[in-house]
Amino acid sequence: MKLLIDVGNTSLKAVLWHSEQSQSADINNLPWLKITEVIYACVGRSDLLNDILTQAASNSINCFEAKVSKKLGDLVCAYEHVGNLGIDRWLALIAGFKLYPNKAFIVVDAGTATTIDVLNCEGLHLGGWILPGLDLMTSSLTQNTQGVFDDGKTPFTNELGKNTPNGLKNGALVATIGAIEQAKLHLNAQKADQAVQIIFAGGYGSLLQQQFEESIFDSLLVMKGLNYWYELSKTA
Ligand SMILES: Nc1ncnc2c1ncn2[C@@H]1O[C@H](COP(=O)(O)OP(=O)(O)O)[C@@H](O)[C@H]1O
Ligand SMILES: CC(C)(COP(=O)(O)O)[C@@H](O)C(=O)NCCC(=O)O
Ligand SMILES: [K+]
Repeated sequence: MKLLIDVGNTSLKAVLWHSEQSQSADINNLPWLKITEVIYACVGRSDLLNDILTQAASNSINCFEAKVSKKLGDLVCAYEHVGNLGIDRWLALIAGFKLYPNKAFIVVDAGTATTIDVLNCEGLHLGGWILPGLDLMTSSLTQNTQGVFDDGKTPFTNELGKNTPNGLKNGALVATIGAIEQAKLHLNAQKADQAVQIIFAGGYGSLLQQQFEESIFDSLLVMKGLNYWYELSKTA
């Protein structure tokens, strides 16, 4: 089985992958005798990742770090400087392309940051946006103003706010919803008759998914991307 690792700015996620199935991995007790390779993606420095890679090396297990390339199969990256695109964004696009071949879609990965990426039905990444994640949006306001406060219990909803925590939380949510609506315009301009598939991932992906009918949430999207990236890179 493979050990797949996704290191974000908030947390490290790890799963064991075997015969197209994933199983959660206890990073404090990894079954090294059963692991054949480690495939990982990392958007920041991580001591925990370094520790796992050291354990892999002492067990003579090969480790592969996923990287963004200009092309992968029919998928084409929008960035001129491809190394600047977050690898988590590229992996989410790879997974979406495999899940919905020949279909236009938008990927929203809502974690520390919220990233929105647009892919057309030919596999061309049209580009995307980086927004502060929902927690970063609210904390930047509570930390940089006198009067804006959170009460730690107000949920994110799309209602108009009638008190401060409501205004704060809902403002962050609707700003994010508005950005996704803007992304849809970039695909509708290309193909007016086709509904756009939206795929959500990340810690706040499930919450955001509930705001968009017929969209999907896939908690394993980046992991699936890691797996496909590895399969495709081997044959490239
Ligand atoms: N059920 C949840 N599980 C994990 N994170 C959640 C959940 N609900 C909200 N979050 C928020 O999602 C963010 C973490 O998401 P994640 O995708 O793991 O981030 P990253 O990839 O940046 O490490 C944090 O801001 C956390 O507060
Ligand atoms: C935007 C991100 C910080 C998102 O990371 P995350 O929220 O998953 O921790 C990451 O994709 C990144 O570091 N990107 C580099 C800049 C870019 O994609 O253009
Ligand atoms: K993200």
